[in-house]
Amino acid sequence: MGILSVKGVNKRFGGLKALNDVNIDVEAGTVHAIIGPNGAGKSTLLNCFVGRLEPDTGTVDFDGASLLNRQPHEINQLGVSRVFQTPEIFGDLTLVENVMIPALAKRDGAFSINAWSAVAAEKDIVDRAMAMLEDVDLGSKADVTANELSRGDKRRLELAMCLVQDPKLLLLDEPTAGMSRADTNKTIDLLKKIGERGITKIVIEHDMHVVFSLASKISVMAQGTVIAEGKPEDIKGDPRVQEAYLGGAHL
Ligand SMILES: Nc1ncnc2c1ncn2[C@@H]1O[C@H](COP(=O)(O)OP(=O)(O)OP(=O)(O)O)[C@@H](O)[C@H]1O
Repeated sequence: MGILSVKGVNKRFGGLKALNDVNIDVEAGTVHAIIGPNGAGKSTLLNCFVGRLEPDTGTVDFDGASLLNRQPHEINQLGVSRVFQTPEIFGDLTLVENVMIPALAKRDGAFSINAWSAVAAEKDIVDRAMAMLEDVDLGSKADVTANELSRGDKRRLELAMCLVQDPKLLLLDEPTAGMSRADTNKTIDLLKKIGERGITKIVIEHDMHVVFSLASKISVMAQGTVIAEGKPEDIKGDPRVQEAYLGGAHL
């Protein structure tokens, strides 16, 4: 069994079956991509991993613990971090302050903004935040406010905010959406680099260049269910995938 095991997950929205008996096993230390056409259920599934949605039936187990019926911050404390499609950063704060917040939240369980002045002087947290910014190539901008960053840099900042929590599982929801090709390639290199730390990653992505550059296993979803699963080379040639995913176009 993998580090993340999804079994028999169903989720309805009124009359719509958004997830229909989804089963996925994610091996520890791998990059597992979930792909599929718009409306396939990918984001709904991811939301079931982070406490934003509860499946109607089924189980989601991570590293020996169920992720169901838990608050998002509890799931975060279990070692699951998520990078959103739209970066959730604090625009008026500097980059180093942005990265300190999740570091403190992880350490203290919660973070009170009133405590900011007291903790701002905590050297170990500042050092850790700086090291993470260096890792994502933003070290030189540590004192810039986050609002001033380009879209690609904002996403890298959010990645640093996840990495500082030392996650065991990183969920990446379209990590390169809206990026230029150059920024996309930079992000691929960065994700490969952090892969060397053994963090398990689940990537939802429409850009096949990103998927095939990073993933060791791919689950293909369509209409709420997994229609194919395998190594990138197997998925590439699978006619069911080509039909469902791109209406017959070649991957
Ligand atoms: N909160 C909701 N209420 C009602 N319907 C929803 C809700 N969230 C998602 N859906 C529907 O569930 C289905 C699956 O949506 P979901 O966003 O999970 O697909 P997706 O594969 O992530 O698509 P995309 O690639 O466009 O992000 C869609 O038909 C969507 O309209």
